[in-house]
Amino acid sequence: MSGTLILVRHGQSEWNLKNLFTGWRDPGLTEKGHEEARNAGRLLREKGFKPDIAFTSVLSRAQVTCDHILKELGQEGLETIRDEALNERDYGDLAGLNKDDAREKWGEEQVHIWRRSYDTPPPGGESLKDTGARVWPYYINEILPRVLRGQTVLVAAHGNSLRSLVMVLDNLSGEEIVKKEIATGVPAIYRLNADATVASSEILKG
Ligand SMILES: O=C(O)[C@@H](CO)OP(=O)(O)O
Repeated sequence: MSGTLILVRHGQSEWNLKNLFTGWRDPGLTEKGHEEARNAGRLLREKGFKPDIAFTSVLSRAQVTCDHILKELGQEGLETIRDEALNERDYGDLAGLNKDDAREKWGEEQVHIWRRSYDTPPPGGESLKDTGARVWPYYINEILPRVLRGQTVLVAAHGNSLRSLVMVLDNLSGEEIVKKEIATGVPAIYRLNADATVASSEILKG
């Protein structure tokens, strides 16, 4: 067995609360979101995790989540790499629109396809497949080598950038990924084998 990958979606954002498509827009966390992020850090601390490095996106909700986690772990100032490759899926023309208004305008089914399908992009935005086409190479080149060297690597990112990663790690089909939801502030722990396959995975709840 090699190292450990810790994946965490940011805590609830202002736009999650307002039910707005967010994508690459940059709202902050709500008070609940800050608390979810701190709680993720506490759960990791209770289980004795001690990351060697952290990765996050260039969006503040993921960065602040990462900061809260590191603070709870007593690891403020840990080397943290921020990269656009880990950003949320670009929601294109939907960004800033209310999700219920979108369902009224385009229908429940169409909006669900845009939000959860593998390869249908929202207008002017990225499909999950497009998102994976930047997340996966970044994972392979920057994150995985560290895990294979035995490090514990924290990744604080977004619902869909993490869905695209988990799709490959969990070997999910294009149909299975439609049902996959990633909760805010809930760490997922992946222990990898030396050949980069998943030895075990667990969700930390509490
Ligand atoms: O708005 C977004 O960017 C994402 C994540 O909050 O929403 P969805 O659940 O539609 O993927």
